[in-house]
Amino acid sequence: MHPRFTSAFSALPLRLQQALQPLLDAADFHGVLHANEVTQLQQATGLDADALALALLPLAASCAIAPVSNFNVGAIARGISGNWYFGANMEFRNAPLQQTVHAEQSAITHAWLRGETRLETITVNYTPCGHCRQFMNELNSGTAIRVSLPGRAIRTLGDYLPDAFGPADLNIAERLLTPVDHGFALQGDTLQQAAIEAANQSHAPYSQSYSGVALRSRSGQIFTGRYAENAAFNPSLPPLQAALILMNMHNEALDGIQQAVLAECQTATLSQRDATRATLAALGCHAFATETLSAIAVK
Ligand SMILES: O=c1ccn([C@H]2C[C@H](O)[C@@H](CO)O2)c(=O)[nH]1
Ligand SMILES: [Zn+2]
Repeated sequence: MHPRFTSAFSALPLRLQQALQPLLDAADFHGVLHANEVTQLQQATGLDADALALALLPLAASCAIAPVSNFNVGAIARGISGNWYFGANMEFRNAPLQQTVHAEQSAITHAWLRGETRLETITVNYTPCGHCRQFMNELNSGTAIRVSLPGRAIRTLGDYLPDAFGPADLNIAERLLTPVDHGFALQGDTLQQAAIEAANQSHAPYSQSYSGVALRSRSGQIFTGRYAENAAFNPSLPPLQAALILMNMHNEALDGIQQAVLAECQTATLSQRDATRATLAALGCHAFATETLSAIAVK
C-alpha cells in the first residue's frame, strides 16, 4: 500500500485491516471503494455502511496535504452508484489561503470527476465549516444529503445549513453533479483536448465562464479538473484545484506537474488564467506556457 496509509491502517480494527489490505495493496487503488468492495468490507467486519465509513476516515485523512495547519481532514463521499470516494484537505505553500481545498470539496469533486451523478451521504472527521456547507448546497441532492460525523447522530445538510442561500435564489436550475455538456469542439493535442472536455463538463451557471484544466504528471498520466461554481461565488472551486484533487488521490506528488493546460473562452466574463498560473508556479510548475495556456475552446 502507499506509505501514506501505513500508520492509519495499523490503527484500524484487525478485521477491517485484513479485509482492506488486498484493496489497498492493489496498484490501482486510487481512493475509491467500489460498491462490491464496500459490501465485502461490511460482510467481513459486520459494520453497517455508516459505521464502516467512519472507521475508514483515518485513511482518507492520510491523504491530506496540510503544510500550513498540520490539520488533516478526511472525508468520504458516498454516491448513488454505491461507490465511495475519499477526499482530504490540500494546502499550498507560497499561495494565498483562498487556494486551499477542503476535505469535503475534495471528496465531492473526486466523486464528480469519476462520473458519480448524485451523492447520498458525506462522512467527515470534523464538523463541516460554513464554506463546505455552502459548497454542498450546490449539489443536486440539495439539503437532503446526509452528513455523518464521529460521535454525532446523522443529520442532513438542511440541519447544518438552516435558512440556506442557494442556486434557486439566483433562479438557477442547474445543480452540481448533474451531467452537462457545453458542446465545445475538441481540438489540439491530447492534453488540450482533455482540458476542453473538462470545460465541457464544468458547472458555471452563474457566469457561463466554463473552464477545465488538464495536467500531465511526472508519470505521464493526464489528470483533468472541471470548474465548479457556487451560488455564493467565493466557495467556487477552480478547475486547477479539481485536477489536483484527482492527482492527489492517484498518489501523484503535486510538485511533479510536467505540463498544464487551461481551457476557457477568450470572451468569457471570468478568467481562471492568472490564478491558475500563480498556483501552478507555487507548485513549481512553469510549463503553463503561452502556447499551451489558452487552449481556446471553440463552440
Ligand atoms: O470543514 C472543514 C474545515 C477545515 N478544513 C481544512 C481546511 C484547512 O486545510 C484546514 C484548517 O482550516 O482544515 C476542511 O478540510 N474542512
Ligand atoms: Zn470546510
